Amino acid sequence: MNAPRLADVLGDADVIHDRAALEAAIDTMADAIHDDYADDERPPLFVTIMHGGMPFAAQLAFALGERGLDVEFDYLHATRYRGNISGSGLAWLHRPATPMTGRRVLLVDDILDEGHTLKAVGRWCEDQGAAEVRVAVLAVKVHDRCVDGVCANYVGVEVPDRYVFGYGMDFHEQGRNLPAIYALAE
Ligand SMILES: O=P(O)(O)OC[C@H]1O[C@H](OP(=O)(O)OP(=O)(O)O)[C@H](O)[C@@H]1O
Ligand code: HPA
Repeated sequence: MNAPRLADVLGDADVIHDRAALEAAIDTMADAIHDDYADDERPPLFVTIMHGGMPFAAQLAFALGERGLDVEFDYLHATRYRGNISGSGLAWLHRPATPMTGRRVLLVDDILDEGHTLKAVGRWCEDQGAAEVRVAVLAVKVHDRCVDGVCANYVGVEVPDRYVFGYGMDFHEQGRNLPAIYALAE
């Protein structure tokens, strides 16, 4: 079966946060992250969660660099939506190669929705010996279905309890490079 087409839903979708709002939110996050890590001897291990986290992570990394905070890059790919608009079991497609023992790890992702992804990934980092795991997400979805105890240390914006896409997030693997966050029409 062919996947639904972005072009067929984009016209009826709502812009929830435009590019300027997201850039401002990322700058605010960068201020807070800079302040929390600036005195460390070693840069944090900045782990981008692919694919959705990529555009946000790139922009956040530049904002941190601009503020004088160096970060060490790695990435992982864990997916539980796999191009669909509802989640299932988490599949690991790539794990970070950098040793985490004793490191402060900053996980960077596009969205905290039900929290299953960040719970599993955070636990894995702790099992690898990370001294601390913090989470930066561009968006948090507002509902009461989030896994207990999962939260982000740094949050850009809130989004409503609707399927959202753009700014890294996909609609059936389309639309990740839209420079705004949209919500599907209900
Ligand atoms: O809080 P949760 O309900 O677990 O959902 C959040 C996760 O879902 C999305 O990833 P997805 O599985 O779509 O993979 P992708 O980034 O490759 O699209 C998103 O990038 C988060 O990692
Ligand atoms: O609403 C969403 N949109 C895109 N990806 C997601 N992953 C979890 N929730 C979402």
